[in-house]
Amino acid sequence: MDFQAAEKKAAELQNLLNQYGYEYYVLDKPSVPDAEYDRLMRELTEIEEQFPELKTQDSPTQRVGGEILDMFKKVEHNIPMLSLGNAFGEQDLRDFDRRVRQAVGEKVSYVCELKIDGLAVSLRYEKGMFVRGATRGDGTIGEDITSNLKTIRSIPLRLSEPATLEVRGEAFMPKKSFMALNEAKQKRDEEPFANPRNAAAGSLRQLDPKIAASRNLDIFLYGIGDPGETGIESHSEGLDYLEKLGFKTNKERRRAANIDEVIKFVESWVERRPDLPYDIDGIVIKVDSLEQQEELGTTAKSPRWAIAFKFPAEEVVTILKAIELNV
Ligand SMILES: CC(C)(CNC(=O)c1ccc(Oc2ccccc2)cc1)c1ccc2c(N)nc(N)nc2n1
Repeated sequence: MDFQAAEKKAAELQNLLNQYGYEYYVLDKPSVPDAEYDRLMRELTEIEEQFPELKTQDSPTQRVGGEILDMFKKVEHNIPMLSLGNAFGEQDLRDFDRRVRQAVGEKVSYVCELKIDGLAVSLRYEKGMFVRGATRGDGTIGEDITSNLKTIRSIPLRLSEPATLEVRGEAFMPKKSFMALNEAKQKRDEEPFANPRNAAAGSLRQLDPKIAASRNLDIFLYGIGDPGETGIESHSEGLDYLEKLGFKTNKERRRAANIDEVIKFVESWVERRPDLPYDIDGIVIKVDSLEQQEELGTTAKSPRWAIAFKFPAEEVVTILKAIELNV
């Protein structure tokens, strides 16, 4: 095959594989069997071996990066990554709601989101291309873990439109992957991870991207660095915009017209929590209107328009289950 034909074929395969990857990892609705995906990936890999200049930054073959790093570079977040105040009971939620309504006066509606028990990360895209991923760090300075985040299949390497923005989300390890990883560790007489959050953090702190790639990590995005630039008016519209761009968001989110509906949603998740395929440590409640968020503003640490309801810690049964599996 001459270069012209190879260039055309490679572009076709990259688009096809990125589409199939999106359907499988983001929508969880694969449209082709794995064998077909693997065959196309092998075909693209061969062409890129023959013509290395065709290895584009967003080629699906570039997910599991090259060299082992000797350290992570420091990264300054353009927009700080703030933290959340906590609520531990119904009264805390009602106090939060009263403070909010006193400040913005009229009716307030909320968005409730699951609080995934993972690692907060920030993804930067320029003209639609994934250029950098970082840990939260102290909120202002994080660590550049781009090569490890590229191995998370649900992170798009190129967006559906050439947007330049920073998005925030939670990288995590699904419970099934956590159990399998600890079983494998036990078999190798290695120290198991205490919980999926530690396992996700430990995996993203690996200097060798091949190890991160083997850990079946996933991610849910929940925020846009500076929504102001997108003309979006509410947080829920912001999440819809993230989906339109090709990001994976958590579908268990719910709008609430008032704090009573928030409390009902929180109560429903206390018992539904064990049925989820990933750990959550609470529910995040956010004022939906961006105008009201602006009015409320943020302290140096956290927004006044959001709060995290924390569940009581689930006793650590995961290790015992893994040992049971072994027996
Ligand atoms: C709400 C926010 C704290 C993100 N927002 C920010 O980090 C943030 C950052 C600058 C902001 O405003 C500024 C802009 C420029 C300069 C200074 C502040 C506002 C919000 C947050 C934190 C953790 C979350 C979590 N674990 N799960 C879910 N589902 N949502 C979460 N949301």
